[in-house]
Amino acid sequence: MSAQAAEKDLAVVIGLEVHVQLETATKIFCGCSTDAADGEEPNSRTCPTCLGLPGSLPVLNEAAVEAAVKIAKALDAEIPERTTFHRKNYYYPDLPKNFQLTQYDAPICADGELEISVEGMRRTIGITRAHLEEDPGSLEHVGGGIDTADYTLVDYNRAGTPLVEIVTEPDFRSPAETRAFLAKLEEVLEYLGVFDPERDGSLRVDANISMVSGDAVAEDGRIDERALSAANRTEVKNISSHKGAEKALAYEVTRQRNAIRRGREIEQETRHWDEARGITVSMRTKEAEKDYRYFREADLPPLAVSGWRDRIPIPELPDARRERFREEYGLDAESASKLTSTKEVADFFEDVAAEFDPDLAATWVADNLLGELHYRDMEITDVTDRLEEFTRLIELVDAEEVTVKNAEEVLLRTMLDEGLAPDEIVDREELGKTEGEAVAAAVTEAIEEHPEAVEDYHAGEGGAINFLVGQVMQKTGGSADPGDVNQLLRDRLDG
Ligand SMILES: Nc1ncnc2c1ncn2[C@@H]1O[C@H](COP(=O)(O)OP(=O)(O)OP(=O)(O)O)[C@@H](O)[C@H]1O
Ligand SMILES: [Mg+2]
Ligand SMILES: [Mg+2]
Repeated sequence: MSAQAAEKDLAVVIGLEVHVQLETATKIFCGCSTDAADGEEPNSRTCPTCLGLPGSLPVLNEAAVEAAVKIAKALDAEIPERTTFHRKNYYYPDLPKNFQLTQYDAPICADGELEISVEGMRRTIGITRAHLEEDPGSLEHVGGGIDTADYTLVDYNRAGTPLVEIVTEPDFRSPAETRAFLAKLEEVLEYLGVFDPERDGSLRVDANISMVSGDAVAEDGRIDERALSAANRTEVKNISSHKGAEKALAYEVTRQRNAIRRGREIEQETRHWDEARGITVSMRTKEAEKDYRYFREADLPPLAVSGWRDRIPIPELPDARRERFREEYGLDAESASKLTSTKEVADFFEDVAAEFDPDLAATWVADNLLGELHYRDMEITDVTDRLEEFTRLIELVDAEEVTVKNAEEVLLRTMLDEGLAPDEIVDREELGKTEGEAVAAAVTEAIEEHPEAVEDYHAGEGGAINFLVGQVMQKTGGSADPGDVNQLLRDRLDG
């Protein structure tokens, strides 16, 4: 096969290892706070256990195990009878003990899946396993990047933060698929309430990528096992966003294709994603598993965990909820998707929909409220405790006590900007619909002030009535109902 033909037939193979920081109050093996990442004094959130001092002993955090069980259930995975912990030995300054407490042959979660949709195509990504482990400390490279710094500082505040590492099968066929997967995974984790996406570094990805011959791809998209293990893969580290994953992998695809075109071997190695430069840089040859000298952590007994599955409930997940919203409330795909973007939005919508017609509730939550919140850089969680006020607003519109226009442009905006309740704003801004008399007076005025428009109207010019409606609306400060005004004008002009 010529080099060119080989290049043309290459298939991209990608598998991800996703590290998720679990949102627990304390660390996984000690009682230190996990607030560490948020600007605390370096090394202030530490104790003998997370510093790995001699004689200290780990105690497993129940909340971290519960979070992992929720993740296993959401990924439709198996939870074993017993789960155990191992030491993974390596020497690097982010690990004070020179080993990381992690799981090896009995992880808490195995054999799951997550469905994604890319450009309308549904794909199922296999989840090989997910295991609990401790986050290492963080390094600050001073005076340059990881490969050029003058010196490096270490902060162990992060050391011991609970992580779940989710390892996928090498099922991705393109960088775009990894982005869709990470977005979907993050959505699920947020619904489960085990993860805070706002936290710096709460989701970190290692992306493994190789090229195999197109012949190795079976009909169903699976790749021949032998081709997989024969292919040299690179593992790209330091990816911290969905977009970052897509970009780093797109770079790697090009780099590997070019190398193969020039007849060069792909090295099996670990590479570093340099976000600023938009390139990956070689760091070291990839460790083999035997390098880690895994052995059982004798200080942590095996945990009988299979019974936890029934004890720990999980909420309805985003896909199921979207589907139910369409059926139960008759929403279109777009509204259903907007209204399930986070669990909090979906809960808020359902509370509103319990009081009103679902269409009305959907318009007010999906279009008006979310739009105004977005414009102000606010979240639904900023208004969840104002549900009652928001329903009062819709009630005012529904009872035709204020016009839709005023409710949207004055009421809602003032509620958000000034934190006032709807009735207070109605009083202050005199938004109550203009009484019949005031509207009638404005109609008379408009007719008297614009004889030319009246003439045009009688001559059959369609635009004239709209002009007059506009005049009346202006005189009443927008508080009259345009449909009513239109009818009033016609009655007067025709009569
Ligand atoms: N040929 C391949 N091309 C691309 N990805 C692959 C290939 N073979 C395996 N992978 C992926 O590599 C990842 C292996 O992750 P795993 O954590 O099991 O091992 P590791 O990377 O060797 O260990 P470590 O946790 O120390 O990085 C999986 O996501 C898997 O899908
Ligand atoms: Mg791994
Ligand atoms: Mg790896």
